[in-house]
Amino acid sequence: MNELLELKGITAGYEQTVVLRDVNLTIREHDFIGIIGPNGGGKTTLLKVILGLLKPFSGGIVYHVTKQSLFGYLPQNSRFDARFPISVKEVVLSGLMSEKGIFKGYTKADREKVDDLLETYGMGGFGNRPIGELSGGQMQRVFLCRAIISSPKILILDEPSTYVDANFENEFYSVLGELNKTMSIVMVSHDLGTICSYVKTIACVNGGLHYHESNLITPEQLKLYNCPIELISHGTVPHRVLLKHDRTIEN
Ligand SMILES: Nc1ncnc2c1ncn2[C@@H]1O[C@H](COP(=O)(O)OP(=O)(O)OP(=O)(O)O)[C@@H](O)[C@H]1O
Repeated sequence: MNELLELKGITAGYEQTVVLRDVNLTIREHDFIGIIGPNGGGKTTLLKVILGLLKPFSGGIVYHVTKQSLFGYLPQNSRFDARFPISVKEVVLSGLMSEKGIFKGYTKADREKVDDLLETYGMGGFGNRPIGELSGGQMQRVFLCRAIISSPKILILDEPSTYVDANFENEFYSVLGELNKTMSIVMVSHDLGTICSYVKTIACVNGGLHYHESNLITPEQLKLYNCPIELISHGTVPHRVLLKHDRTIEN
């Protein structure tokens, strides 16, 4: 598969604190990479480096494709205050902003694309509603529309299980399966059940990064990376999650 970008020997963190050390990762077309690891292990930091929001202390990113429309991003906590005066349609359109710049207007085709996306994701009747009036699950559908409207080559999701409501969960992951036919997906999750069911490969981030070419990862392997897990139950389905534990890097 064609390579889209490569992280090479990345060491990154904040001020004097090293969070990631000597991380290598290649993202290819059609990848679906699950990022797992303990709290504070550096998953979000890794996403920031991939997105170009955090400059590494050392190492570099090699882009094998143009950076235009490279990323769609669904952050962990994208909620709006109910008083925020912006409509659902405007939120989705804003996903085209980096492509167009602030000063170029949106075209009729852009607006039609918004309508199509909202329709596809069950939000057809909500286009003119203020975003703040939606439920958490509805908001996330809208943010997903915003993340994919530019047809990015890589869709990045930070902990979707924290905001996808139960009604939307199965549908959400089948939507991701469909999207994965045309874009690569990088998804952070604490939920190993979700990871093993939907992703193709796994990167365990705990200061360093261990990459697995499959979605099967044994508890023994996780322990080797200092990532202990526990079996918990949400509703009636028991599943494994990562325990809180110390990071492996000493600063
Ligand atoms: N802006 C920041 N300034 C300083 N330190 C930060 C900043 N953001 C994160 N950190 C620290 O960097 C470390 C890694 O944080 P990061 O958010 O990448 O971890 P994570 O694996 O995503 O954690 P979680 O699973 O809890 O979301 C943590 O110790 C955190 O406190």
